[in-house]
Amino acid sequence: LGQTIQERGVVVKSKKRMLLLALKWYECCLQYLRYHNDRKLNTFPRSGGIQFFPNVHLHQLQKVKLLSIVNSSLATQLSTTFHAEYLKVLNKRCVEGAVMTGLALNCTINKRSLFDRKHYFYADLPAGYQITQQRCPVAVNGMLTYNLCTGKNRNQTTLKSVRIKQIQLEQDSGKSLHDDARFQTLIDLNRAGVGLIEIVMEPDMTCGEEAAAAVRELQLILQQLGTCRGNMAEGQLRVDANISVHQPGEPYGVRAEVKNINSARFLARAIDYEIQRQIEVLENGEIILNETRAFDYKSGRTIPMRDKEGKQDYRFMPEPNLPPLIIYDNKTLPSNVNHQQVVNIDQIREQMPELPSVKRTRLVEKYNILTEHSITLMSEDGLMEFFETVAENTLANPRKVISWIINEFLGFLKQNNLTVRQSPFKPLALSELLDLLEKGVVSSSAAKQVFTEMCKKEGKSASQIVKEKELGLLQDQAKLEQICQSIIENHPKEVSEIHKGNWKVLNKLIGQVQKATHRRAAPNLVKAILEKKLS
Ligand SMILES: Nc1ncnc2c1ncn2[C@@H]1O[C@H](COP(=O)(O)OP(=O)(O)OP(=O)(O)O)[C@@H](O)[C@H]1O
Repeated sequence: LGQTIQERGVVVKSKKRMLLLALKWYECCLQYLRYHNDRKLNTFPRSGGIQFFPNVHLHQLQKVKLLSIVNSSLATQLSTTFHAEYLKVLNKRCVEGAVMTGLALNCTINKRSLFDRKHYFYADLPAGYQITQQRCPVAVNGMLTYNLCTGKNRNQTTLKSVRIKQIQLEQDSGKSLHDDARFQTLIDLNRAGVGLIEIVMEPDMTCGEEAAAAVRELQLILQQLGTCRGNMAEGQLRVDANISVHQPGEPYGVRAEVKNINSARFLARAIDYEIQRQIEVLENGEIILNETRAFDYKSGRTIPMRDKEGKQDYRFMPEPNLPPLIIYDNKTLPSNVNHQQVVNIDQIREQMPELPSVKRTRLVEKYNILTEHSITLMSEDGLMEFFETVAENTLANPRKVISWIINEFLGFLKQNNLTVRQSPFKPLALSELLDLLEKGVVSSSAAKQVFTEMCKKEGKSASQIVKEKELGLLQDQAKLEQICQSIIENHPKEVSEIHKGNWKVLNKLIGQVQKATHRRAAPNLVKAILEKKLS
């Protein structure tokens, strides 16, 4: 059986782990046999491209003698681990994480919640069942508020909200890795059995962009709380989107569910595609199936996975190894319990970090910046701290700092595919550069050249670069008079236009002076000299 597991591509880290997995698979097969015995099936099915033990028939599986592959001391170790794995013990950290998430999402925390077993057979679920909270979840009736950027340049923000129906604690399953080239599926069981929080929202959103904005906000909140690292590409945060369409004033239509979307951008695309698809189906006089679909990011389409019409029987039952979960607050905490072993809602509330929305309001008030800029600052890990360090250490106005961060710094990171934390460009270096600009030591275009030089990882300061590359502001009156004079002599057409009263052309001459001085000339001085000479 161990060999079968390896052949099936399960990721195995050690012999002991492999044997443990063998036990899990064995358990899983037995579950399957029990479940399908009455259906008189004698081979394992093919489903969704996954082959469950192809060519292995039931009678062969029943012959597997587990102990023959285990020596006696390993068998003892294994049975201990096996019991630890199978006799579930609730992880206090998971409960604290769920309560903290519930509080951050304005939920009511249920002081008593229950665990259930949900049974289904699938390759990434070795136990054959998942522990979840079907009947009475840990938190209910919350609200997530998020900003939706609208307008042509996405520079207007609208505050929106979506109701949270419930937050439940579950066990994660394994991860299926589909290898299309070899027509096989690999299963990584490393995360199977690990605690997971499922957040169920009410159907309050009307387009892909809203859902993406809500998920981005949720991601920030979870990261801030430390309840999830939130990396969607790595599957740490996954989204199932339920989509339906209906005529105004009519009840909601039949929903299709797009499973396991792993980026906010794909979420928006999947939902908008699905809305369009469902409208077309209905306009053609057909009906929407209650089905599970997958998003194919290459084609930008959703494709059917399986239909949910015949509602699957999950054979829910109360989880026998986990008694009801009792959570306390300061008022209900009995004096005779060990405080280390219980979860206290009030204690968790006190430990909550500043939430993203509070942080944004603080940024807007403290630095007098625009709301949409505060959203940008919070959208990248470490960017807000970067901004605050620059702003606290420069003479430049915070709005100018923001403009440099958005236009220059983020542009540099994007070009080099770097995150804020990986950036070789440190905040104090930008503060120094902005000071030089503020004090009039460099022009704004020269400052951009200095910035480009500083990004080349040479570790040189702004003033060193200004000195070495002679990028300082040219303020020498005599020298500038000379340059302006030669520009006037070389542009007779423009000069005659100005003499006719078209002073707009002056900008062209100013541009020529800047070109001749490699954009170092003090702009006010150049303008004054030219105006004097031409009037
Ligand atoms: N008519 C509808 N149109 C769009 N969304 C809907 C509609 N009805 C329910 N929903 C949404 O569908 C989701 C149902 O999620 P839930 O996990 O409770 O059920 P499920 O998808 O059947 O369960 P699972 O996929 O975990 O087996 C909720 O987010 C709810 O807001």
